[in-house]
Formats: sequence, structure tokens, C-alpha cells
Amino acid sequence: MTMEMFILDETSTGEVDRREKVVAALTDSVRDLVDATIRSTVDDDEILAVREEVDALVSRLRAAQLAGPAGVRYNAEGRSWNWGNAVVGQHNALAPPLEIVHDGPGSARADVVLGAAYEGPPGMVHGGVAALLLDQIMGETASGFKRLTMTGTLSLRYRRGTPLGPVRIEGRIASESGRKITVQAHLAGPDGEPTVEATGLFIIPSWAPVDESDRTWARFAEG
Ligand SMILES: CCCCC/C=C\C/C=C\C/C=C\C/C=C\CCCC(=O)SCCNC(=O)CCNC(=O)[C@H](O)C(C)(C)COP(=O)(O)OP(=O)(O)OC[C@H]1O[C@@H](n2cnc3c(N)ncnc32)[C@H](O)[C@@H]1OP(=O)(O)O
Repeated sequence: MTMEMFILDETSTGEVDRREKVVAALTDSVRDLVDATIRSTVDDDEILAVREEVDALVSRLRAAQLAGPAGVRYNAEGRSWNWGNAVVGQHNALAPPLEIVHDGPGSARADVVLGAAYEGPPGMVHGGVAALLLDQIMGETASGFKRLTMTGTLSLRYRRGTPLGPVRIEGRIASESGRKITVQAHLAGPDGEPTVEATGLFIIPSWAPVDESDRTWARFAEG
């Protein structure tokens, strides 16, 4: 991976914002479709009929497609967007999506409601899903959108099961040394007691710009 993998896209911010909203609304409906599919008890004939309609809708969306994944894009105005991201992607129905709030330097949190699509043990959040969400918020905490960081090592302690439903995730930078940033985080259910605790080492890759005033990063400023 190199900086060249971040795509400079000439789309204007106004157009990005407009398109993001339109497709995000469709994505919400697809999330509903996923939940409805998991929990549906309609009869087999109805399932077959719905499948035909869904297949027809997929064909319509396939009429014009990107050649590969959505990637991370940015424009000259400083707007960046990663619509396909597995956790925060506004156009990815697999993403809850997590809306991460940056409270200040080195601190971030997110509130999300996890439904049937995120189940592992009965009625509980899948352990891999907890790791996925923690990884993203910890990566963003380390980065603060002022530098590029990648997960080096992630360590999780699952203290208790997390019930499906409302979940809060919080992360903060514990320490920094050169290109290595240690982040601590936890995930908690409605009672606020941490159910999963995490420590991660996030690394500024050797090929990434480290100078926070670097113009490359100015372009990635929160958008
Ligand atoms: C990515 C999205 C970007 C979005 C851009 C737009 C705007 C926002 C900007 C920022 C991003 C915002 C948020 C972050 C987002 C998302 C979170 C998702 C995170 C992920 O989902 S990300 C995927 C999983 N992640 C990987 O896919 C990593 C694969 N891997 C590599 O790409 C390399 O492996 C790398 C880069 C890790 C290191 O490569 P390198 O060449 O820089 O490292 P080098 O050898 O120089 O080592 C330097 C010192 O780190 C130590 N060290 C090295 N590796 C270590 C390890 N793994 N664990 C512990 N220590 C390690 C050495 O021991 C040495 O230590 P010492 O200096 O003490 O000797």
C-alpha cells in the first residue's frame, strides 16, 4: 500500500455531499432488507417472489459500476470520502454505519444500535464485529485525521457478552513514541459497563507523511 492508493477525485464537495445522501438512503433500505431477510417468516413462495424482485434491482444497479472497490477518495477542497468502508462506509450496507465523534485530540466515541445482522452468541454481538468496530474507532483515534495510521497489533479482552441493541464505543490515545501510537478502547452495552476492552498499537507506515503540516494531510482534513 502507498499514498498513491488514495484517489484524487475532481468531484466538487457539493456534488459529493449530494450523491452521498442519495445513495446513503438506498443503503439504509438495504440494511432494512438484510434485517427483514434474517427475521422473515413469510412462506416459501413469497420468499421466491421477493428474490426475483431483489435480483431485478441488483441488475439495475449493475448497469453502471466502478471497476473495483470504492477506495478512499479526496478532492482539492479537502473533502474525503470512503463510501465502501466496512465500518463507517455511508454506502456500505454491511457497515452499521458507525458515526464517530472526535471529542478532541486523541479521543473518539460512537453510539450505535446493533441488530440481528451482528449476532454471534444468541442475542449477543459477534466477537469479530466488536473487534471490527473497535479497530476502526481506535484507528481514527490514533489518526485524528491528521496522519495515516494502520493497525499493527490489536489485543482484546472479552469480559462479558454484549447484548444486541445500543452500544457505545470509546477510544483514547494512551501513549505515543515515534511512529507508534498506543490506543485504549472499550465497548459497552446499555448499562455502560465495558464488555470488551482493547489495546492496540497503530503505526504510521514508513511510506506515509509524518509531518502534520504536510499538504497531503491538509487535503485529508476531516470532510
Ligand atoms: C486507512 C484509511 C485512511 C483514510 C484516509 C482519509 C482520511 C483519514 C486519514 C487517516 C485515517 C483515518 C482513520 C484510520 C482508519 C481506519 C482504521 C482501520 C485500520 C485497519 O484496519 S488497517 C488494516 C490492517 N492493518 C494492516 O493491514 C497493516 C499491515 N501491515 C503493514 O502495512 C506494515 O507492516 C505496518 C504499516 C504496520 C508497519 O510497516 P512499516 O514498514 O512502517 O514498519 P517498520 O518495519 O518500519 O516498523 C516500525 C516500528 O513498528 C514495529 N512494528 C511494525 N509492525 C508491527 C506490528 N504489526 N505490530 C507491532 N509492532 C510493529 C517495528 O518493530 C518497528 O519498531 P521499532 O521502531 O521499535 O523497531
